[in-house]
Amino acid sequence: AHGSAETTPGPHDVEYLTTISIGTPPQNLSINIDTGSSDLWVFSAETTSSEVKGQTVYDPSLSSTAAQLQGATWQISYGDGSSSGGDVYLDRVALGGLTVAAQAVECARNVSGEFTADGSSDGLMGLGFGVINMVKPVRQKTFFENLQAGLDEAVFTADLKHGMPGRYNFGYVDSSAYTGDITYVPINSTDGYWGWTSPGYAVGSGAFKDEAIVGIADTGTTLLLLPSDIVADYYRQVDGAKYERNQGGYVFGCDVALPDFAFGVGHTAGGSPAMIKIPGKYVNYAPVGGSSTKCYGGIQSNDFIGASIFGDLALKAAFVVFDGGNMRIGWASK
Ligand SMILES: CN(C)c1ccc(C(=O)NN)cc1
Repeated sequence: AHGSAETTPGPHDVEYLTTISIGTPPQNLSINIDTGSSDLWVFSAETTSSEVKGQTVYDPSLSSTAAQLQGATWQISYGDGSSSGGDVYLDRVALGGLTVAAQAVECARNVSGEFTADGSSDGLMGLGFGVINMVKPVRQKTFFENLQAGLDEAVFTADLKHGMPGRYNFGYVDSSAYTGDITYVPINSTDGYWGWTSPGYAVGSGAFKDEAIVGIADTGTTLLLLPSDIVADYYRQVDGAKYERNQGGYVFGCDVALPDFAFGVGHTAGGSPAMIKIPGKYVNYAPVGGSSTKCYGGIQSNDFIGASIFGDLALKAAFVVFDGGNMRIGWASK
């Protein structure tokens, strides 16, 4: 089996939303597919009403195929400090033409303010590894893990785009969606993420710099978070760019010229790595609050999280293969 679903960017490509349907008859929700976590949770009929502002909720009592997972609860918190928690139902979940008959659907009783404020997202679908699923007492499998054995190929691919809809495919690699070759590197899923190491980077037309970047591929993070020395190196090439603590990162004039940023993938024996190039204009993330002339950079420091995060800014410059069968990740230009 294989499937394909369109995914649509929010403002400034802050997140990408994909429609899934849950239950019988189907209830359609718009969810954030997130390779940096492993829980499928949704706003639900049980969510504290003051914490629901515009989201569509899943109501298991209206689904003839829903069954509560007795005694199961969940509580999750994300890198940005947001959180949610609740109880668990098993129900049929369909995405891109594929169906899992008994998917753990984690129904929120509570969500933090960041989720309440995000009116366009009705929940998250984690496509990380089940080892970090937060359901207790028994962890639950992700949608991809439940599908995997039945897929033609044990892969899913992310083809995110700047300011326009892209696609998540399951079970196959669409050879018309990228240019050149896909370069595959091993992943380390010990911490439950799609962890991999880039051999280095280049700023604009500058030389490649050999500096291992240990990170995760995370569709649920908006930006590209890298070691602070690399980030400083990039913004040294941006006129007037500076680190502003009260903005929480590097900012610059919204009309400034921005160099491309390229990161390496793989290491041909002694040869140079394949490069994924992020166009400079993608690095202009958005005007900072209250300004129309000061803009916030899409490349920022990973200082407090220990690993780098190849978020949407990096992913939308590439066609990415999340290969669960061979425990590897593939990157191609497009
Ligand atoms: C508050 N929201 C919408 C979030 C969505 C996703 C994440 C995340 O770290 N995903 N890997 C954090 C927060």
